[in-house]
Amino acid sequence: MTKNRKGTLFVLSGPSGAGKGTIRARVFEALDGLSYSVSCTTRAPRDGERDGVDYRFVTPEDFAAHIAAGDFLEWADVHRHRYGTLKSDVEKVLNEGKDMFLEIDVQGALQVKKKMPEAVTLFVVPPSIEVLEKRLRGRHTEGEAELRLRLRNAVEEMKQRDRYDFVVVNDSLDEAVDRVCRFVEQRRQAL
Ligand SMILES: Nc1ncnc2c1ncn2[C@@H]1O[C@H](COP(=O)(O)OP(=O)(O)OP(=O)(O)O)[C@@H](O)[C@H]1O
Ligand SMILES: Nc1nc2c(ncn2[C@@H]2O[C@H](COP(=O)(O)O)[C@@H](O)[C@H]2O)c(=O)[nH]1
Repeated sequence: MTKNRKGTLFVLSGPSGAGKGTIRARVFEALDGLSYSVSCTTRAPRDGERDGVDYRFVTPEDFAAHIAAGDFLEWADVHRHRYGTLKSDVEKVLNEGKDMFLEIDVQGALQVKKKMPEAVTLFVVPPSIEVLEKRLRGRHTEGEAELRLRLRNAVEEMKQRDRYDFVVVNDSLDEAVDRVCRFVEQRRQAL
């Protein structure tokens, strides 16, 4: 539905492997009218990932050119790669009165909240670091060194959870999805 007001920006964040992508996909199945911002990244595509759908896969030079041009709403160095959200994508969707989800790391989420205090931030917490490790290993997307780095970073990222508007523990997936859906619906109805 198109509205006269601007859309709401929901920022889903949390450590790698916490379940952001899994929860986001389920929330998009359950709720209507949500758009997703496809980030730019310098990391290589994983098997099955599609350019322009999962990410915009760009060279380090192209990423640097976007930074220089001021194209990013936020960007960060995450686990030795660069990731960023294009300002133009977000502005277009919000100006159409549609609600949008970003799925980004903690540094990026805090940058967005600083620039756009009206953005709604959500933090996905794994039940424990042990469970996070098991899930990351089960995903089979990272080598050992990359996986260790992501787990080390997770410990630091978890310390920022109190800076978010909403925190959800992703133990039972169904329950986590239900809680996020209810929170998003409440925030949409409050406007
Ligand atoms: N509640 C859950 N119970 C069991 N497995 C889960 C649960 N939530 C997610 N997973 C699994 O954990 C793995 C990590 O989830 P996912 O890829 O969604 O994490 P992510 O936070 O998006 O990671 P990244 O930030 O690296 O993109 C996936 O294999 C997913 O299927
Ligand atoms: N600051 C940003 N972080 C982003 C963005 N897009 C994704 N991410 C986060 O990076 C890590 C690693 O992602 P992966 O796909 O390599 O597993 C994860 O936490 C993502 O949420 C972005 O545009 N900006």
